[in-house]
Amino acid sequence: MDGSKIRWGIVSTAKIGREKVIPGIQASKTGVVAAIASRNRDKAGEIAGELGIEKAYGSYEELFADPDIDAIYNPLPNHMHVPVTVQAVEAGKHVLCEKPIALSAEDASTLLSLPKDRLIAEGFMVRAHPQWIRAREIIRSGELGDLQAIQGFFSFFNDDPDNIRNRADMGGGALMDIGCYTMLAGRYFFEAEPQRVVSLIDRDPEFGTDRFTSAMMDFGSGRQLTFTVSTQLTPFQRLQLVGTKKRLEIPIPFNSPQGDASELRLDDGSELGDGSVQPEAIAPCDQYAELADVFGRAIRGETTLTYGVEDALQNMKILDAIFASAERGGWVDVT
Ligand SMILES: NC(=O)C1=CN([C@@H]2O[C@H](COP(=O)(O)OP(=O)(O)OC[C@H]3O[C@@H](n4cnc5c(N)ncnc54)[C@H](OP(=O)(O)O)[C@@H]3O)[C@@H](O)[C@H]2O)C=CC1
Ligand SMILES: O=C1OC[C@@H](O)[C@H](O)[C@H]1O
Repeated sequence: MDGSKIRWGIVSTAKIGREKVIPGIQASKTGVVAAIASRNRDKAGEIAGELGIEKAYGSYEELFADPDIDAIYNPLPNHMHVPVTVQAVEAGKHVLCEKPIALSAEDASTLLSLPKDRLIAEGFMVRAHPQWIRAREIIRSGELGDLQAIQGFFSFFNDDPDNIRNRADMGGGALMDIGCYTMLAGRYFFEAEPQRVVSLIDRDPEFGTDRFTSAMMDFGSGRQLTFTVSTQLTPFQRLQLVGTKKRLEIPIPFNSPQGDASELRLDDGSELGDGSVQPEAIAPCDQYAELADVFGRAIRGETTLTYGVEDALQNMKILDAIFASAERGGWVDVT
């Protein structure tokens, strides 16, 4: 593809699309939102009007049949990620699919057999955020010494039985919804793969979904990641990256407010509390626009996509192992 703008089609009127990703693509350098589809034509038309989108379709299939669309953004409930991504790719589109890309590694492996000339990526916007990129640069510089420990926390309170996060049949639950981010932090910042995991899960008795999940992940060479995620605790998120010399904290690691500045906190621990923390400002940015550009540039052939289907499959293998550990008890190898 030449350097012209990627024409995006949005599958559904999902909240994340309406509130974050569509504005992000519209603010990107490489893309425009050309169409939106919903199961309900009126709803598609209404959102298209509100967000200044040219075309509105009353079914996802009509969107996939539009020859003017280059790329699809898929923010459907988790159980629909793989089947609808397959449909879109078979119609000749590139697909940016929301996280987690599938319900399991087996589900995700279906994507391996699709034509390779269409790009597929999992929508982990955090890896496109300059705060994650800068944090990894600091780790690589050796300033933390040897990075040995990562601690992640991500929680919010949502007990709405109709919300997709509380629907076991749709792939809901804390691990799938937000544990995927805390797990990903280990792969990204250690730049290594976990060898084995152990976990503890508390399920909501009514929904059947995991509402409170903690895990420990062994990244080898003495490197450990521990995390806790919950859909039924006070909203909080934090990442601690602790080395032999310094600690790096990312105060809002996952939902850094769109368009705002962010901050990294470096601490040599010489004073307890926050006395020796040195803040580093990260310029205002929109992580959704950044991700749209990462994907857009790869579609245009200007860069190679770093995180594609193989990467997404590995994420699902790790989530599978975390679920398996809670069920069986004890360590489970990531294979
Ligand atoms: N990257 C990020 O920052 C975030 C990512 N996400 C991810 O995005 C995805 C969507 O989340 P969210 O925006 O909260 O979802 P919503 O519940 O708001 O939207 C899901 C949409 O899917 C469509 N849909 C199709 N079939 C069904 C069905 N059977 N039941 C319900 N909806 C259906 C509906 O659109 P229509 O009726 O128009 O067809 C609906 O609006 C999830 O995978 C989630 O993990 C969510 C929040 C943040
Ligand atoms: O991806 C996400 O990021 C923000 C969370 O609040 C949300 O539940 C999740 O889907």
